[in-house]
Order: sequence, then C-alpha cells, then structure tokens
Amino acid sequence: MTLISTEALTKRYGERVAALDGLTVEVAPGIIGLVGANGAGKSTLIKILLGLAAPTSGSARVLGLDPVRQGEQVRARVGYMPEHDCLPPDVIAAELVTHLARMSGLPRTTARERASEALRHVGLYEERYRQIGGYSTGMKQRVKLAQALVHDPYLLLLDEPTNGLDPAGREAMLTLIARIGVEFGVSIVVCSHLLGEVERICDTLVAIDAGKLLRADRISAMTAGTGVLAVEVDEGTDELATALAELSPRREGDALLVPLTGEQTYDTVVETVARLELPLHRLAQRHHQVSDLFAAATTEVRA
Ligand SMILES: Nc1ncnc2c1ncn2[C@@H]1O[C@H](COP(=O)(O)OP(=O)(O)OP(=O)(O)O)[C@@H](O)[C@H]1O
Repeated sequence: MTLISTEALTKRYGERVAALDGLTVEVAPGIIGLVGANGAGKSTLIKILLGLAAPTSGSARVLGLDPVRQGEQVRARVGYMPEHDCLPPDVIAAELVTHLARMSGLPRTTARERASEALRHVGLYEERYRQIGGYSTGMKQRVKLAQALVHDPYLLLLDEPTNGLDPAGREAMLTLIARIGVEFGVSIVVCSHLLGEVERICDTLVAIDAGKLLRADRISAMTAGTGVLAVEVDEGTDELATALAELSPRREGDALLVPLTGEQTYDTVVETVARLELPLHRLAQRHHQVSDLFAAATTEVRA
C-alpha cells in the first residue's frame, strides 16, 4: 500500500522561489524521515499533503486521498505537529488538547478522555492541568505531539519535532516518537534538517534538496553493500596493507578498512594476517551511517 505519493509536485512562491520543484516520490507505511537543509521544502510539502497549501502544478495523494479536493478527509485521518511555537500560553494543556479533539469531531466526553490519554502517552499526565505558558520547550513540543495524536490518526506529520531541544531532549523526543509508532501502529513522517538524528528511528528516508528529490529508499537498502571490515594489528600495518592491496584497503588511524565485497573478504583478511604472522588486535565489521552516504550523495548531485 502507498502511504504518500507525489507526481511532479511543484510549489512556487512568486516568480523566483520554487519551494518544491517537480518532486515525484512514493512512500510506503512506516516511520519516514523527511530530511533536507533549512529551506529545502519540507514544510511546504507537509502543508500541501494536509491540503493547507495548493500546489502550483503536479499532484499529491495521502492515504489514497487528494489533499486539494479532499482536504477535510485527509485532515480527519492525519495528525499534524507544526514546526513553530504556536501554543496559547494562558490555556491549560488538557483544555487545549480537548478543544482540538472537539474540532476534529470527537464528542465532548470522548474528547476529554482522549486528551488525557494523549497527554499520558507523551509523558504529561501529571502536568496536564498547568498553563502551557509555564511549560519548558520540551513540554510544549509534547503538547503539540499530543494534539496531533488525539483523534487517533493513521498518519502523523511531525515538522521538526526536536526543534529548540537540547541533546538529551532531542533524544527523548525521538525515542517517544519511535514508541508511539509501535504502540499506535501509526505511520509517521518526521521532518528534520539533521539526518544523523532521525535515521536511527526511521525505516525509510526521503531526502530533498532545493525542492527536488535527492533520494528515497529504505534505510536497509541505502546501507546494503556499504560494509567494511576494520582490521587492526599491533605491528605490520603497512605490510598487511600491501598484502591486501587487491581489496583496496583504506587507512583510518591504526586500522585498515577493507570493503566487504563478499563472504571471502573475511577469510582473505584472516588468512593474510596468519600468513604474515602479524599480531591481530581487532577485527570488526562496520556499516556506514546513512548520513555519511548522504553527504557523498549531496556532493555528487551538486557537482
Ligand atoms: N509563504 C511563503 N512565501 C514565500 N516564500 C516561502 C513561503 N514559505 C516558504 N517559502 C520559501 O520556500 C522555500 C522552502 O521553504 P520550506 O519552509 O518549505 O522549507 P523547509 O525545508 O521546511 O525549511 P525550514 O525547516 O527552514 O522551514 C524557502 O526558500 C522559503 O523561504
């Protein structure tokens, strides 16, 4: 099943700014990282998917619906966490989330119950009767997440949910998002300008740059075939590098990084170390982070 698809999606602001520029992408359900530098077009894409902004040309579908013609139906099935601070400071969190649940069409009692539930899920149950103005940035982000969840959506669109948080707060928010994905069985799009940050909780990445698609794929597919074998010997590293020259090893500090091209790579390395009678210190397999690959891909695309 397709969760989201776009076809040559373009959004222009005036003559000069193309926030989205012919974006064609198809995404399956799961946790999806939508990554790109500031200004890449992430928020614009989210607003189009919600039916809050109209494309200049091209089309999009969300959960099989057309956001231009069926915006209300899309918004009934999708939860949205906006990027910027937009919460009224003098309102009690439980009241705000209940109010937004009512606006999503839930009856009064259900709205109140669902609001308490949602606030409990984001870790604000004890604090739910306090005014939002007295909350920390992390708590405000959690209120935004709770209101996105309150009507039990099929899909959550989270625009920079770690914005303004310190490293520990970012980590806690990402862990919470991953947990919500599993517990609610809901698909989640997490927007971020920090690929290294979101890749650990996502199973799919969509990378955009200046409104264009850089790459969209499952993380497992992106990292497949990128493994290296890190081998360290107490002495004789140069001798080993020469003996393994056919495998194109690379030096990294005291280690040699040998690209894993098949099962025989491991055997060749071990046999060579034994043949040269070198004291083996460490032999470990590593996979690249997508963020490393992405940095290379960005350079290639821009070159
Ligand atoms: N309402 C608007 N009017 C004019 N230009 C806009 C408007 N909204 C966005 N833009 C421009 O469109 C481009 C994409 O913006 P967008 O907010 O979608 O990017 P983003 O990837 O979400 O970045 P950020 O994380 O900084 O919000 C930027 O150049 C931005 O300045």
